[in-house]
This record gives sequence, structure tokens and C-alpha cells, in this order.
Amino acid sequence: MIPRIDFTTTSAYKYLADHYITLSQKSLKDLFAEDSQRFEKFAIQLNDILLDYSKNRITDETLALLMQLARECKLSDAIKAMFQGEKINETEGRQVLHTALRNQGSTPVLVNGEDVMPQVRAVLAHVKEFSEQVISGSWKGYTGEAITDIVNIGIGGSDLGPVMVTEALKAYKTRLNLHFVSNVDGTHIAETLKELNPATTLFLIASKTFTTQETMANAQSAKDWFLAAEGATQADVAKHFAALSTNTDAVTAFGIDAANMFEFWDWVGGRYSLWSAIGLSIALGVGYTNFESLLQGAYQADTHFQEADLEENIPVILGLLGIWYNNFFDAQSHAILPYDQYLHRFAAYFQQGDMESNGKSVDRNGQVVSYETGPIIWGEPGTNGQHAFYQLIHQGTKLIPCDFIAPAQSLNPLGNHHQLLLSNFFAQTEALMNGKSEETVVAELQAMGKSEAEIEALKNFKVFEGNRPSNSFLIKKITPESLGTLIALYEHKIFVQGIIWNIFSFDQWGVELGKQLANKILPELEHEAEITTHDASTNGLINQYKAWRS
Ligand SMILES: O=P(O)(O)OC[C@H]1O[C@H](O)[C@H](O)[C@@H](O)[C@@H]1O
Repeated sequence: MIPRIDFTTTSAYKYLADHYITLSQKSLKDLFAEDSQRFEKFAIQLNDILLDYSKNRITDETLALLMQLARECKLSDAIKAMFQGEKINETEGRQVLHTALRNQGSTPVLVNGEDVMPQVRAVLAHVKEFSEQVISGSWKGYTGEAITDIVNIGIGGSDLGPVMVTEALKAYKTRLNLHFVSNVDGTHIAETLKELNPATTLFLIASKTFTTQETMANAQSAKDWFLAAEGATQADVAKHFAALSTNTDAVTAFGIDAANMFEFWDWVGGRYSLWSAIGLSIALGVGYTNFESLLQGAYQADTHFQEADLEENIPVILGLLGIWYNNFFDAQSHAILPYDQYLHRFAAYFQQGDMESNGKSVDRNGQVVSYETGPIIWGEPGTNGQHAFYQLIHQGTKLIPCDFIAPAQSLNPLGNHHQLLLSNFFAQTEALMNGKSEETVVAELQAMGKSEAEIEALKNFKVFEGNRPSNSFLIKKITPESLGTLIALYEHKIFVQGIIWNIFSFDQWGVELGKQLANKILPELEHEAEITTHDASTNGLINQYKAWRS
């Protein structure tokens, strides 16, 4: 069992609170001026990924105290507990073993005394065989034609991971075209199907539970669409539908051939499932070998997380820095800013990963917490974000720690685009850190020939306070392997924070209430009678909807 320690009662927390008072008076600029070794000290390389965390509001002392905090919270024991398959998802009584899905080692991974690695490898072999058949064209649709288009129907963890990865690895695309349908809004599936031919389309129904309303509704509409095609029969469903799920009974009841079911298990959390059968769309979209490299990359991060000293451990450092800002600087959010168009869904993916994991207000003892937990995660790719919301990061009143991520090599070297892109990446982290002083602003305005009065009127608006912290990930190149490592590092950062905050990171009870209420409201929408059973606002909205819907 993971120890239940209130981190605010540790000695490290008290030292950090004192340390914060002095350190928060210092600027990053000063910290760099005082210590010429910051980059050497506060940067770590793991294979082709360099993390520079020197532009954070920390000193050696901060780090030492944060590490002490991790030790007092028994982080290393918790890491072992996860990898060894303890039931750390206590409210659901489950293990947390997404790491087994990418395990390349030879040690068994036990769940209830049974090694799960043979099952994991069997599903991977199935994914390999099936994806290779579909890609090569030897898998035929009901008219004898090869498949050209894959539609993954899933939502949340059964959608965001495959979307993010297949977008990130688009440069490695197979001949298959991928489509993702998630929203229960009929527009999503209708617009997707408009351009598709039933004879050459393969649907993957991706759902851990196989009960999710959105996915079941979309799957049914996909089946109806398929069966409405000329000559298509129920027997042909087997050639055009596969299921990725833990729920065999529901898959069979839906009419999907058991041979086309790709299994995973309840010890894989939905938002950590892209490494499982849920990754079938990835294997189809970029090829099985690349999917395997993705798993290998993640395994490297897993090994690093388990073996590196806390001081040299990337997820530990990222997690603790986040806690430093969240719990001492009162930062409310954390921005993920990839300078890589291929990573344009990376922040959206970790919005679920992080916010569904650590958006909790009850601790592991079942008590309401007295401190802040998970931050709001958000972000968009650079340079687009620069022309949209960076104003607030630079000059707003909120402290927003940022992660910048960029590849050194572009997968589309085109003119000087990549240099333009990276010059922005480097410039933004520098600008956030150093800001622009009043002195510089005044000198610039003078050089422009402005009068004293004009300078006086303008100068405050043009000052950048700076002192805004950031991490920089420089990645040699986005490959399936480096991407796998990067994703797994972020996953483990979430774990680290959950341990320190003493919360359960692997359940998600907070999504249930809305589902329950929607199920209650649905029958009320099936007739025209006035609704009076809710509060005035909800009644009013439902009744106006009824008045307007036809
Ligand atoms: O894969 P499924 O069982 O269809 O679940 C899809 C998603 O819906 C749930 O409500 C959870 O919030 C997510 O964690 C999950 O990924």
C-alpha cells in the first residue's frame, strides 16, 4: 500500500515554505548571474531528449528540499508499488500496470499471482498480424477490395492517445487513412462517413468498458451505415468491424466476431491505454514496427523512472517543480507548448492524462484536502500560441509555468522554416525569463525619437517583468521511440504529483455524475410534456429546447 502522508506536515514542506519567502524575492536573471553552472547543473539528457529546467525559480537548496519532500513522502516506495503491481488504484481495487504493456524486460509482471506478460505479448502478436494484413491489402472487405480507411470510434482515453500519437507520427504514415470519431454529436460521424466507402472502410470500436454512451451510439450508427450499403450483410460485419476492449460479452453482444476482438485488462487505466490494444489504430496508421518502437521508447522512460536517483530522475524533477509552483507560488495552471505542428494534440492529450488523474480534492484517507492539487493543463503549438494567448503569460497577473517542447530536426525541412520556428522557441523562453526592464524600454523609446511625455505615458505598458519559469525539452527528432519516451515521462510526472498530494491518481469518479444525470434526462426528452422535476434553470432550458426543436 502506498503510504498516506500529508505532505504539508513534513519537515521539508516547512523548510520549503520558509525558503519560498526568500527565493520568491529573487529573479531568474539574478539566479543566472549568481551561478554560471545553472545549465550544466539543471539539465538532464535521456537518450535523444534533453530537458533544460534551469529557467525555473529554483536553486540547489530548492531542489534539495524538494527531494527531501519526495523522500519524506516515500516516493521511491510508491514507484516500486506501482511497477510491482500492488493495487494502488484502491477505490477501484485495481493494479496500475500500463507499464507492463511496454515492458521489454524478462521479469514477469504479476497480477493476482499470474504473469500477465504472455497475454500482453499475445495481444501484440494479434495487433501485428492484423495490422500487417490490413496494411498489405491482404485483408479484404466484403466486395473483395482492400481497406483504405480506418475509423476509430472511441472517446476519452480510447480516442485522445491514438489521435495524438498518429498526428505526432504522421510523417511515418502507412497508406491507410485514419479517422477518429468521438463526439456523440451526430455531426462528427456524419461528416466523417460522408467521404468514405463502406466497402473499403474498417471500424475499430475502442472502448475499455464497451458501455460508454457516446461510443456505443456512434458504433451503432456506423453499423447501420455499413449494413445499408449495397450487398452488405450481417456476416460481412466481421470484415469491417473490430473491437478494442476489456468487455468480451458486450463486444460479442454487439455482433463483433470474437476473432476481431483485441483485448486489454482492467489494470490499464483508460487515459494510460494507448500502449494497449487501444493502440491498434496507431499500428495501422504508422505500421506495427513503429508502434513497437513507441513501446520501446516508453520502456526506456520506465527504466529511467525506476532506476535513476531522484535527483537525476526526469519525471521526479518535473513533478516536484510542478508542486513548487502549485503549492508555494499558487500557480493555477500549467501550459504545454510544443514547437512542432505534429504535436498539436499533445496538450489536449495530457489535459485528460493530468486533469482526470489529479483533479481530486479528497486524499487517500478519504479526507478533504487542505491544499491545492492538480493544475489546469492547457496549451497549443507554438508559434500559434504566441499570436493568441502569450500576452497573458508575459504580462498578465498569473504565474503560468510553461513546458516548451521542440525537435532539433524537422521532419519537413523546408527552406528556413525550422530555424524560424526554433528561433521563436528559444526567444520565448528567454523573454519569459529575462523580461524587459524599464531602462531598456525607455532607451528604445528614446531611440525612436519619442518625447519625454510620450515615453512617460507609454513605458509601463512596454515593460516585461520576466521571471516567468519554463522547462525546455529539446528532442533530437520526433521518432516513434522519442515520442514514446516523452509521453511516458509525462505520465510518470503525474504519478509523482499524485503521490506527494496523497490522492488517488487512477480513478475518475468525477466523470460519473454528469453521465448519471444525462441518463435521467434522456427519457424526458423523448416526449413533449413540460418538465418540472429539476431546478428552475434546468427545467427552463429543457422546455425551451422542446419548444424550439421542431
Ligand atoms: O474506453 P471507455 O470505457 O469507452 O471510456 C472512455 C472514457 O470515458 C470515461 O468517462 C472516463 O472518464 C475516461 O477515463 C475514459 O477514457
